[in-house]
Amino acid sequence: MAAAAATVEVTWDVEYILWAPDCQQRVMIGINGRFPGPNITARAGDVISVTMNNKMHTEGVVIHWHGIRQFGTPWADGTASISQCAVNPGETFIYKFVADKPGTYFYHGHFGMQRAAGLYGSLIVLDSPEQPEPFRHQYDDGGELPMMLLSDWWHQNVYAQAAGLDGKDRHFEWIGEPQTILINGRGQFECTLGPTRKSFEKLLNENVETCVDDQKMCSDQEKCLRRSECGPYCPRSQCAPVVFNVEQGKTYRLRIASTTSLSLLNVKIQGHKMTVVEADGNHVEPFVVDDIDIYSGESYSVLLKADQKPASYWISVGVRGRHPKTVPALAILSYGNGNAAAPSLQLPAGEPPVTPAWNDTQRSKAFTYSIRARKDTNQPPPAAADRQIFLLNTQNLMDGRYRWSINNVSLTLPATPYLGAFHHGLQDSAFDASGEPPAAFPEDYDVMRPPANNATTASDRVFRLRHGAVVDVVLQNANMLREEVSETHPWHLHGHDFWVLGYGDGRYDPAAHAAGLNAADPPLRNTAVVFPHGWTALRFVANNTGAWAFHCHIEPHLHMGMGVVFIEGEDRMHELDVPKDAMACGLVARTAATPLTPATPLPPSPAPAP
Ligand SMILES: O=C1O[C@H]([C@@H](O)CO)C(O)=C1O
Repeated sequence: MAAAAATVEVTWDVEYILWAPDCQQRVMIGINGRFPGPNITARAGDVISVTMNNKMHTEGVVIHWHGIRQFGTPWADGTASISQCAVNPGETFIYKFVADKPGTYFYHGHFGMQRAAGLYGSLIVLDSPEQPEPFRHQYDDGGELPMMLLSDWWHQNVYAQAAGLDGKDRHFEWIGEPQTILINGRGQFECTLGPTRKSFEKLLNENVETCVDDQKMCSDQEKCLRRSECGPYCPRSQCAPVVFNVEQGKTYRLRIASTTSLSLLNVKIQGHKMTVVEADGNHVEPFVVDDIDIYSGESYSVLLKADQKPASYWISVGVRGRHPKTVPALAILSYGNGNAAAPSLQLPAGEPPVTPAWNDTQRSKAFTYSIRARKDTNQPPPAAADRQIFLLNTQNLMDGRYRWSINNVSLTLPATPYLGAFHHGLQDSAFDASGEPPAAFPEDYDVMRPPANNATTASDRVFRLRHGAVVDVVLQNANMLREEVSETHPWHLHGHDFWVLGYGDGRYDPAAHAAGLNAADPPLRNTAVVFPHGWTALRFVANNTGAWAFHCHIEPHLHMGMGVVFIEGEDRMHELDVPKDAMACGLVARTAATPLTPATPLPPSPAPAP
């Protein structure tokens, strides 16, 4: 019998906190006094209601529920200037939405660079009788390990980072590589490897009882401070290594998600293989790997069989895709001796496994290309698209500032959120509605060379999609300003999953590549990577009325304009029940506005697709 949907209700205070995620104390954005924010667990179909109090004194805030599609509640997507107004200091906003699909998700700030300041946490949606997960019988009862949420951390605060990125000419400062990779918000800055192996062991054993479970925080901060070794401040509970406890012979489900600002990561568990079964809340045809690549914005579930001899094993999380200057993060997989009853945890024997070379792009491609929709639950895409949009990704200069551009247009966001503008019929004055951004780039653009014309423009124009339209997007990567460099970019779409129809090297050529795209079993995802100097082809159905961001999930790149906005079903916007609080800024606040009645009727919608 179907279980009745429940409401998962929480109240959060978002505030500045002093925290030592890698044993060095800094200011972060925390929730209810801690970092990372509290885990949310709901069942598919449940309503999640988060009462968010902005207790920060000097900045607004919004929270995005990454991977939740927000059908009917686009105002709860948590994107400042797109789906809502930033919530002012001292104010409260209630996010209320349906956990629409089982899977592995997370939440994070989506205003300025607040994600990089630590505003994130995990969101797990369990399966339900209506939406069962086909791989559920493949792991043991009680075999859900705590989720592994990966992130990266800089000692420079985000305000300095943002100011550096915005700097003109010589004042531009790139954020550089992170100081520490964090696992569930914990890392050990320069404290983990080689001669400091001892300090890792110490951190592990002195904290294992109070701090292994990330729900239980060490309350004895003073004690921690006195015993500091790794830096000026060392509340050890906050940077204790993470331990995953298993029992020999059992099979587990490990959820892994990445909310990094920048880093592309690889997870490898000493002596164990993993079977990939879920990606971004969608079923994947199971495949076995020694290690797993994960880009910012992505999530996976893997099955892990504890089939080795009882001992401790290293988990390494290393940087891929960019020349690493950050030591790999380490955690421990422990067979039964990591519980409170055991006196201490042994460090695993031998050295941590080495993750694949950062520049072995062929290996990354092989991993990504092998992800296919699960055969027995596959929902293939509609056969043809109504619209094609080509998005060329380039690094440019604009008035002496570094920017990222899409078809030579760098995204800037308006003061009035797009959703509010359309809901109230103010779109013609709230942003540049005189046209759409370009949907293609010149025939002769050479993606292997730095841009011939590196001057770009900024714009807040949007793509306006008819409700139900089938949309193809080809992400085209290109060379950066520097010769012979092109970086990997993970693109995330709000409000949807898309089918990943294919990838390729060089420039996408419809005549040569369209026929070879995968229409049979492309994976559904909400984030897809575009490899250096390559392309990625996606398809989605614009069946979700709202205003949706589509952007590079690398935080500084979005800050530098690397994204576009899709407006869907503008003729239906007036039907939405948008809370007043969501739009109390910009033109909506200043105009005695009435909800939109469609001025120019749009053509009828085609039959809905999945
Ligand atoms: O946007 C970026 O800027 C730097 C570099 O190109 C300029 O320092 C980098 O690696 C980026 O991804």
